[in-house]
Amino acid sequence: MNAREVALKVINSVDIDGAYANIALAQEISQRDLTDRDRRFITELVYGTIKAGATLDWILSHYSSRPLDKIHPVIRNILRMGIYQIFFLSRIPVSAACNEAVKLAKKYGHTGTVKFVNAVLRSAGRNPDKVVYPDRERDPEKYIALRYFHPEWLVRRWVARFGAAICERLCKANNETPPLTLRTNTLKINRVDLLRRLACEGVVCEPSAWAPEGILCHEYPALSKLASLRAGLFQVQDESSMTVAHVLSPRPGDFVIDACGAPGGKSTHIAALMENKGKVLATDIYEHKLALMRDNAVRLGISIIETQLLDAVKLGELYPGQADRVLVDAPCSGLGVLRRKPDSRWRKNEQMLTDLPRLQLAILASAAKCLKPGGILVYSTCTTEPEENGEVVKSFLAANPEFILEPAGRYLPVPRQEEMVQLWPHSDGVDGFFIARMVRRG
Ligand SMILES: C[S@@+](CC[C@H](N)C(=O)[O-])C[C@H]1O[C@@H](n2cnc3c(N)ncnc32)[C@H](O)[C@@H]1O
Repeated sequence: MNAREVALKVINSVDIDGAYANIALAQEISQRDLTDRDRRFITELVYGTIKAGATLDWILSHYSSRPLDKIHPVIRNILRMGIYQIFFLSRIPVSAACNEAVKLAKKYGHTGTVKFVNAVLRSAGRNPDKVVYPDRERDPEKYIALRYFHPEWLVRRWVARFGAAICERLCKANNETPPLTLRTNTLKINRVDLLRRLACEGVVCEPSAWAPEGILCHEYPALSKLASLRAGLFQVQDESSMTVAHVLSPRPGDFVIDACGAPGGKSTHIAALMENKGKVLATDIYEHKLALMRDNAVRLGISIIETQLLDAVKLGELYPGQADRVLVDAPCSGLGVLRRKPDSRWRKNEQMLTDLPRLQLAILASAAKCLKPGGILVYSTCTTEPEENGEVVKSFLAANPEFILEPAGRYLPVPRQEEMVQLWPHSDGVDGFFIARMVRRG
């Protein structure tokens, strides 16, 4: 199977079977002995074609004589992949994109579909200017949605909130590939030594400006090939996610509850900040995710994390008044991390912003009961939407006057003025994240 066929297989499993793109891609890649070049090309094709899905269909509709929903899904995906190469991968010659799509159509279609694929893609290659987008001034939402590969409902929200220019910057940032970021496992090594070690393993990397343990990797071999990963010298984690444990500021010997803990990026960070002394109780509703956290803790040399399969809404009844610190890294719409997973933007809907705040508030209210007087409560999400962030915190504070909001920005490794911190891909260059810190009156 050549690279394009592998990519098509992954795209089909996402589009037709509802698989998650990152998981389906990792499975296909791990089964094959691929060169780094092929691995990168497959990733680019899969992520690009999925991310640009609605725009590719818009473009296709200018060239296809048949309505897209009447085309067999596999053939439609061959066309989408071809259009993606012709319009968005300028280094690929149009002839190569067409010829390779035709070869795939021969394998997965019949004579009629081969002719159809050939005609559509050659016409698109010959006459790319035929595509007309909505007018930017008259219909900015539709224009941004199509130009920047975002669902229209989300663009409507952001345009209403920030105006078209900022919305455009945000959508653009969501399409950029973020660098791989690592958190130094300070229980085993310091950042300077890890940077040296990674360089010896062929990683082009630099320190992060956001977190003292953070490392940005710009070029790197397959992670599984790195001895430093197996030795537990680092954890993969985004920079903004790394700031959360600093805002929680746990101390060695503390009892910390991480209410929505799996797969453990923050729990393991908290344990490292505690120098592996004290106890971190990490709860989650998925056992398989907790198992991942336990494996990770072993790899990182952490012994103070205890996991418990639990609906965090019940935490308050089980551990009332016992914890020094509580983190609620709540389940959320994930609208701050769209740049991480190409298919995620197409899996979201506006209803989530009505449903999730109820669960978020219920978890926050229950987990907060676990705190000792004087204890610290941190609420975080990887979303950008006020309903899931500031409004949840405000509702919680209104119903729980024994909690006081503290300026979370002051506790960031690089302090900021904000009371409640909102990080953004377009202005901060990191995943979108929200962090609020509260203290229970002593
Ligand atoms: C944002 S993720 C947490 C990420 C984690 N803190 C980390 O840093 O790796 C939210 C987690 O909440 C879990 N979750 C969802 N509903 C829950 C509930 N009612 N009780 C406990 N955990 C829940 C999900 O399974 C998911 O693992």
